[in-house]
Amino acid sequence: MRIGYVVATATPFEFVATLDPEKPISLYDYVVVDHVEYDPGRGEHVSARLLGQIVKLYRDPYSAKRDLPLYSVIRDVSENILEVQIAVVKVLGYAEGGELRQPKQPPRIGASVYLAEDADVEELFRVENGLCVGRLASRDVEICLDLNGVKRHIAVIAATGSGKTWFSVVLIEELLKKGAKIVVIDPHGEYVPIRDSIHRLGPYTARVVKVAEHHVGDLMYKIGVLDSDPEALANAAGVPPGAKKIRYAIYLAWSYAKKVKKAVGRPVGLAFLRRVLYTAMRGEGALNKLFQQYRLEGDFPMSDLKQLASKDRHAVFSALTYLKRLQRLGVFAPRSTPLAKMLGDITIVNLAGVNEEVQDYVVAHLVNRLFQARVRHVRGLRGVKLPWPVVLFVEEAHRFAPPKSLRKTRSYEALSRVASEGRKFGAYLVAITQRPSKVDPDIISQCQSQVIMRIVNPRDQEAVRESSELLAQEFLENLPGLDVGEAVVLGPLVRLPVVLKVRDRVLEYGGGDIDLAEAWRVDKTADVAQLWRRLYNSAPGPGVMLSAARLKVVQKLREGGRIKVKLLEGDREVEVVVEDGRPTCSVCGAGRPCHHVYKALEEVVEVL
Ligand SMILES: Nc1ncnc2c1ncn2[C@@H]1O[C@H](COP(=O)(O)OP(=O)(O)OP(=O)(O)O)[C@@H](O)[C@H]1O
Repeated sequence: MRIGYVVATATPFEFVATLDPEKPISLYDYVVVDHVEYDPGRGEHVSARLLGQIVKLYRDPYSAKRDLPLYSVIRDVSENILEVQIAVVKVLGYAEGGELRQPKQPPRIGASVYLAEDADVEELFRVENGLCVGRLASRDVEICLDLNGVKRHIAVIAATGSGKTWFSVVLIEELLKKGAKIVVIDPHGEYVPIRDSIHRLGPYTARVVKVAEHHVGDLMYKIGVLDSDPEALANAAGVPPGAKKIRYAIYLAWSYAKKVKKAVGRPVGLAFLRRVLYTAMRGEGALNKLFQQYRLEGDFPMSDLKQLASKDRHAVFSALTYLKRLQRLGVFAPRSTPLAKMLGDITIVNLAGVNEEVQDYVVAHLVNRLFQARVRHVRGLRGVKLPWPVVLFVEEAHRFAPPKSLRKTRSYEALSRVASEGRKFGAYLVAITQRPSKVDPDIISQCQSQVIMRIVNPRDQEAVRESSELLAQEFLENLPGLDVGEAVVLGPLVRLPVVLKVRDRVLEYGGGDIDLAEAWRVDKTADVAQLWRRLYNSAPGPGVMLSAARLKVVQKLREGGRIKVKLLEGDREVEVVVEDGRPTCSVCGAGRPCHHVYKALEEVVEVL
C-alpha cells in the first residue's frame, strides 16, 4: 500500500516523507521505498527496496510557516484546513543475499513510500531458536530475540512500574524453554511466586533460597564463617567502619578460629568466635585453658587477644554483641550451603528480610562461587564445578553495583568479573535497574544488549545514552512516551533496534501493582457485614457473599435520599433501592436479606 512520497533527504540513512493524512500510520512502523543504488562492483545501477522505520511522526497545516499566526489561520479556514502528515524515516538498509546492506545514496525525491508487508518485517526479525518475548508495538508481528545475544549480557532499564519485572519474567520463561539454568538475585522476594507457578510452564525445578529465617524459601543460604574474611564479617554485622578496636577483636577471634579449624580438621561457626571473645572477657586464666584445649600456643599470638581483653574490655564486649546479632541472622554457619543443593532450573535467591550490607555480602559470596565453579568446569580445575552455563538475573542492580566512585560494594567486584569475563566461562548477566545512572558505567556498558522501557528522569536518560552507542537520538527522545510493557531492544539480541510490546506471561511474580479497588474492598467487607448485622441481626453467610460476587453493577443513581443500584445477574436486571438506610430488592422484596442487597450495600456502604 502506497502511503506517501520522499520529500527530503539529509543522508542516505534518513529521509523525510509526506504521508497520506487519512492513512492510519503508527510511529515505529516499517516502510519500504523504491530505490536505485549504484553498485561499484558491477559498475551499474541496481534497483533495491530500502526498508525504513518511522522514528518521528507529526502533522502540520499545509505550507504553514513557523511564524504564521496559526490561531487565526485555523479559525478562518475552520474544518477545511489542509494538513500534511510528515514522517522522519530511519533507513535500515536493503536486503541482498540474506544480508541487510546500507545504502550509499539517499532515496530519490518523489520516490514512493509503501507500508512494508508483514512478511518483509517478519523476515527482518526472523531468528532461529529465538526467545519470543513479544510483538512489534506498531503491528502484529511476533518478535523473538537471538538466544546467542544473551552471551553478551543484557541490561533491562525502566522507570519503576513500567514493566521491567514483567519483561524479566517473560525472558526467564523463554530461557527455561531453551533449557537454560537461571539464578535470580531478588532483593524483595518478588520472583518467589515463580516457584509455585512453574508447573504451568513445564516440568522445571524452581528453588527458593532465603537469607532470613522468617521469609519464604526452601532452604537457607549459609555462608561459611571462615570462607569470609573478618572485615567482611564486621561489615555484615554492622560494625561502623571507624570502630577499629571492635574490628580488631573480631579479627583476632576469626584468626584463632581459622587455626583451630586447621588443627581439628572441621570448620567452626560464629558460636566459636563468640566463645573465644567471651573467654577473653573472663580473663587470662580462662583464655589459657581454651588455648590449651586446642594446643595452638606456639602458633597463635595469644598475647594480642589477652592484651585486648585486659585493656579494651568494652571493645571485646561490643564485638560479642555484634557477632550475636550476626548469628541471629542465621546467614553464617560453619559451612557454606553447597551449590549442588540449592541450584534448580531456576534458583531464586530471596534476599528479603536482611539489611543491605548482608544482601551485598550474600550476593558477592554466591556470585563468586558460581563464577569460580564455571571457571573450574571450563578449565578442568579441581573443586566444585558447574557443568552448565548460567544466566544471572540481578534485580535492583544499582544496589549491588553502584558506581565505584560513589560506594564500593563487595558484590560490585563479583558482578564486574561476570560482566567482563563471564562470556568466556558461560556466566551471563541480566542487570535490571530503574536507576541506570546509579549503576557503575563499566558494568552497564558491558551489557551489550539493552531492553529499555519508559524512562522519564533526564539523568537516567543521559545514563542510557552514554552507555548505549546503539540508541539513536530519536529513540531516546521517545522513551518517556513508551506505554507500560513497551520496550526498545538494542544490541546483539536483535538484528536491528526494535520497539516491542512484551507478551503476556505464564509465571507469576509478586511485585506487580496493587489493585487498590480490590485491596480496599477488604475493608468494605467488614463495613458491609456491620451494616448487614444492623439490618438483619445476623452476619452475612458465605453463600450470600459468593452469589453477590457474581453480580455486576451496571448503574448507581442518587435521587434525593434514595440510592438506586442496578445489577446484572446473568441476563436479568435487578434493582435495589436503598431509602433511609433500608434496602428493597426488585426480585426479593423489602426486608429480605438477599445477595442482591449484599451487592448493593457494597456500593453504598460508604454513604450510609
Ligand atoms: N507487558 C505487559 N502487559 C500488560 N501489563 C503489563 C506489562 N508490563 C507491565 N504491566 C503492568 O504494569 C505493572 C508494573 O509492571 P512491573 O511490575 O513489571 O513494573 P516494574 O518496572 O518492575 O516496577 P518496580 O520497579 O516497581 O518493580 C504490572 O503490575 C502490570 O499491571
